[in-house]
Amino acid sequence: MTTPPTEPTGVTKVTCVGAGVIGGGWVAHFLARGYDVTAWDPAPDAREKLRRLVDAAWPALIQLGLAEGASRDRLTIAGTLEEACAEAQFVQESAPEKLDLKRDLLARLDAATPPGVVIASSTSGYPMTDMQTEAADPSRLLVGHPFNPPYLIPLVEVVGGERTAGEAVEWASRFYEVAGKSVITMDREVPGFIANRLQEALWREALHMVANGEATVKEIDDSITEGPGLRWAFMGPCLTFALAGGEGGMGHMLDHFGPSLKSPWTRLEAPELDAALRDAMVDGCDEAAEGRTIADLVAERDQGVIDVLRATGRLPKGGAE
Ligand SMILES: NC(=O)C1=CN([C@@H]2O[C@H](COP(=O)(O)OP(=O)(O)OC[C@H]3O[C@@H](n4cnc5c(N)ncnc54)[C@H](O)[C@@H]3O)[C@@H](O)[C@H]2O)C=CC1
Ligand SMILES: C[N+](C)(C)CC(=O)CC(=O)[O-]
Repeated sequence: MTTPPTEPTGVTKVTCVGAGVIGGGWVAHFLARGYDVTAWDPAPDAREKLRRLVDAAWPALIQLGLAEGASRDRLTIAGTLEEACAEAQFVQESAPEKLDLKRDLLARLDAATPPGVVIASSTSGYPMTDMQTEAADPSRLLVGHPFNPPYLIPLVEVVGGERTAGEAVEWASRFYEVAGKSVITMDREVPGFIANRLQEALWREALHMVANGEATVKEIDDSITEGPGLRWAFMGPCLTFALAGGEGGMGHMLDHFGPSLKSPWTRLEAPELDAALRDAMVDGCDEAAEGRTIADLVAERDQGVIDVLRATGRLPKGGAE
C-alpha cells in the first residue's frame, strides 16, 4: 500500500460517487463539516436530486452547527468519474447494492484516484474481500458503512477485506472521527457487520409478524418507539438487559430469563418476500404515515434525531481544518 498522501486531519477535498439517498447524505455531511465535496452520479437527473437532498438536509445541519467555512457552494458536481476522483483526498462510494457493479466501480475508482488515497464503500453488507477482486490496488479499499441519514446518525462501521492494508483501515477510522463520525473499527469481516446484523434480526421478525397477520405495521413501529427504542438511543441492548436483572444485574437476568431463549419466539429464517407481503408492508406504511409525505417524514425524522442527539449530549464535532 502506498502511504496515504494526506494526514486524516489535513483532508480538505472529499469525493462522493453515487449520489442517491446515502451518497447525497454523505455529501450533505461533508459539506456541513467544512470540506470541498465533489460528487459524481451517472443518472441524468442526479444533479437536481442531489441539490434537493442537500437543501432538505441543510436546516437540520444548521441547527446542529456548521463547521467554520461550511457552505453548500463548496459542492462541485463532476461530469465524469475520472474528473471527480482526480484531486480526491478521500473517496466514498455509494452506488447501488449490486456485487458486480461494486466490483467494476471500485476498480474504476482505484484507477482514477491518486495513489494511496483511501476509497471506502457504503455497502450495507458485502464483504470487501468480495468487492476488491478487480482492483489493481485492493490495499486501499475498505468498507465505511453509514446509517441513514449519514449527516445525522453518527455511526460508521469500518472494516477491511483480506487484501486491505491495516494502514488504510487506521487512516479511514481516524479520518471519519476527524469528520465528526462515531467509528467502530472491526478487526474481521462479519456478515452484516455489527449493527445491520442486529437490525436484520428485528426486521426479519417484523416481516414474519406482518406476513402472518400477527401485528400491523403500526403496532410494530409503536412497539419500538414507545418501548425499547427509547432506551436504545442512549443505552444498548446489553446494558439495558443487565438492568432487567435488578440488583443482580446481567448474572441474574441470564439465570432468570436465559432459559426462555430456547422458547420458539423467533423464526431465524427470513420470510419469503412475496407480492402479498410486499403489499402488506407498503399499505401498512402508507396507513402509518397518516397522510405525511416522504419529505414530511424526512423532516420529522431529522428533527427527532437532532432532539435525541441534543438531549443525550452528542452533538457532532470535528470538520476540515
Ligand atoms: N438506503 C440506506 O438506508 C442505506 C444504504 N447503504 C448503502 O449505500 C449504497 C447506496 O444505497 P442508496 O443510496 O440507498 O441507493 P440509491 O438507489 O438511493 O442511490 C444509488 C445511486 O447510485 C447511482 N448509480 C447507479 N449506477 C452507478 C454507478 N455505476 N456508479 C456510481 N453511481 C451509480 C444511482 O444513479 C443512484 O443515484 C448501497 O451500497 C447501500 O447498501 C448503506 C446504509 C444505509
Ligand atoms: C436498509 N439497510 C440495510 C440498507 C439499512 C442500513 O444499511 C443501515 C441503516 O441506515 O439502518
